[in-house]
Amino acid sequence: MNILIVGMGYVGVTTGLVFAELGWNVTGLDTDTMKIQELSEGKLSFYEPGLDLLLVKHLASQQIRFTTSLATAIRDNSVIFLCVGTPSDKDGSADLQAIRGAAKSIGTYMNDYKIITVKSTVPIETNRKMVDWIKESQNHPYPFDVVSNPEFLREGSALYDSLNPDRIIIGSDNEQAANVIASLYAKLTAPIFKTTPKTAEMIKYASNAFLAAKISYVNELSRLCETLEINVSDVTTAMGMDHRIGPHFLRAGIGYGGSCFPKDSKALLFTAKEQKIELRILEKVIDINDTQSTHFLNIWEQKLGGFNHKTVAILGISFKPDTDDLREAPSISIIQQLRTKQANLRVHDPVAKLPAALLSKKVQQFDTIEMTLQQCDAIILCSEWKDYIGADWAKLRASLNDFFIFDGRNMLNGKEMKDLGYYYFGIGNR
Ligand SMILES: NC(=O)C1=CN([C@@H]2O[C@H](COP(=O)(O)OP(=O)(O)OC[C@H]3O[C@@H](n4cnc5c(N)ncnc54)[C@H](O)[C@@H]3O)[C@@H](O)[C@H]2O)C=CC1
Ligand SMILES: O=C(O)[C@H]1O[C@H](OP(=O)(O)OP(=O)(O)OC[C@H]2O[C@@H](n3ccc(=O)[nH]c3=O)[C@H](O)[C@@H]2O)[C@H](O)[C@@H](O)[C@@H]1O
Repeated sequence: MNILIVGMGYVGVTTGLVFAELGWNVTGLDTDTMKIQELSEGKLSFYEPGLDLLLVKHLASQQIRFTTSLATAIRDNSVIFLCVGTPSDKDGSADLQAIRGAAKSIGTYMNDYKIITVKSTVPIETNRKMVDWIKESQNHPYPFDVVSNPEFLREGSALYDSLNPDRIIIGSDNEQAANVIASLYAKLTAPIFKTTPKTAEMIKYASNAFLAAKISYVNELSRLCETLEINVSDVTTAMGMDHRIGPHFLRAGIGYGGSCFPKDSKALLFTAKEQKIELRILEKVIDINDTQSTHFLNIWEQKLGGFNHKTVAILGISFKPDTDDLREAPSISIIQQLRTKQANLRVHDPVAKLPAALLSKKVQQFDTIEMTLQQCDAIILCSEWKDYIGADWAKLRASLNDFFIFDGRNMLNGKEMKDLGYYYFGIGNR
């Protein structure tokens, strides 16, 4: 089967390469000519472990190719996956410009029956609206089906997640179209859950919002633990031993970031408001996340005796380890808050780069941890890269001016750090 993937971001490239690995003939399309040129040369425009090798492998096997040529790509492929971005609009709703644009192009250029599969995260009823958008741009009423197939991969482990999904959701009103999409995944062992398009859309939002809720729940609890001098990690570790609760997504920290939890929770809330239904838990989930880094920054400010004119190292700026993605990263909000407090910032990340607009004489990024820590009064850890967990903290101490470590991800062993002579403070009395 010939598969076209529209949108060569984190999801599109991963999906394309996984389908190539499963033996399908894949074309990747994007409107960004630079991205397409780089992909054709075997270069990724973002960091994601394992994808670089798979890209080189499947360029060589000719199982995948890349293009900007819409008309030809649409005509040559019978199954089209949409993996374009659906970012937050100003009012919190999902911006569907890219989805609409792609629908219009498909309608314009299609020449026979197509299955259009929406992998992007889209609000409830978008799959139904897609049908209208495609029909509106058709010159001839070629038949087609729209199928919802939301994606659940995580950045940093995108390849593993796509090859080992917990479940595959297929939302379609046409059983035959659903079966075609299911057949593409036949080599994977995951259960396939077939449902209607709008239920599939809801499953995606409900899953992300639930995971965000787990995090905000433990983050709010971490504030109480901090005050009561109870170690939140001990609490959540023991909570997680209960099978009904489970150990995942219970790590307290400076808040969830990324391109999805923040935007998807807001988009679901927007949908609820449109329906005049209150989602009070979700409102609080967002509110707790928006205030979590400030809550702990204020506590750390007191421990340090103020950030004013202090030199602070920020370690790990990506929203989580093993990605270069800075979208909604808590580190960015922390950097902005510390700048208004007149701190000088020295920043490090193993792969992510601060945007030029954030760099200045007072905010500088360095290539090594050693250089970053020179003459710093405090260190704030924002994402739990292995480089920091495994660092030689005994040696690094020599570079510092003062020895405060504020661990925003509870990634280091507090007792060991104290034994090394650091003043160690985590989240929730760690
Ligand atoms: N990043 C993630 O971990 C996950 C993302 N998702 C969802 O998947 C969708 C895509 O997310 P990402 O891959 O992170 O986005 P991204 O922003 O990394 O990539 C989107 C790509 O689409 C391209 N594009 C935009 N309009 C286009 C058009 N009309 N034709 C062709 N290409 C076009 C852009 O140039 C860009 O390369 C979003 O809806 C997101 O919510 C779902 C699960 C995981
Ligand atoms: O829709 C999406 O885009 C994706 O969003 C998340 O994946 P992702 O954002 O890549 O990464 P996660 O591992 O979920 O982490 C998100 C944020 O939550 C934070 N987090 C995670 C777990 C935890 O226990 N505590 C915590 O603070 C992370 O540090 C990170 O900032 C979901 O886990 C994926 O299933 C989903 O497909």
